[in-house]
Amino acid sequence: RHFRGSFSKCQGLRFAVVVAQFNEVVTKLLLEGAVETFKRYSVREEDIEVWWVPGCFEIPVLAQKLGKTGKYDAILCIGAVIRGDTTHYDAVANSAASGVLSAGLNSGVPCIFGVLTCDSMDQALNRAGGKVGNKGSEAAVTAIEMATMCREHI
Ligand SMILES: O=c1[nH]c(NC[C@H](O)[C@H](O)[C@H](O)CO)c([N+](=O)[O-])c(=O)[nH]1
Repeated sequence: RHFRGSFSKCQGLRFAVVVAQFNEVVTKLLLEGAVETFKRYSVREEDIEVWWVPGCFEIPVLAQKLGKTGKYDAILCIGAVIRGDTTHYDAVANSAASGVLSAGLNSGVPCIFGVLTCDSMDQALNRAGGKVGNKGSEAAVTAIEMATMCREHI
């Protein structure tokens, strides 16, 4: 027997979006893409909660706390780590990735990694609704797939 997410049964699914303010020029575009995609799949406005954190490093702890409430079917984590002139790019990028993974495993709620890790602002903008697409929108699709599969089959 095979199970996979569906896109027609999103009514009533509840999503939290944890989004970083750091590089907000990029993260707000990712968020817009995600919310627009949720709505396209008929997720109700009141079933989408957006939580703003200072930076990517703060995403995992909130994602885990929200996951443990049992109120959400999936938690979409959105951020942008841009190498630019910062030295702790790797520390932030790696901690965000492992942190979001742990949040999902610890809470048992799918935590989707919608964090861009790019070398430049241009690269990031291209992936936030530019010519390469919108990573926020793609991550929202992943959130829907995971949420519907878990809701229907587990
Ligand atoms: O979300 C980001 N936070 C960043 N740093 C802040 C970090 O997420 C924490 O907010 C901060 O370290 C305080 O905990 C970034 N860089 O430093 O490059 C970055 O590119 N993106």
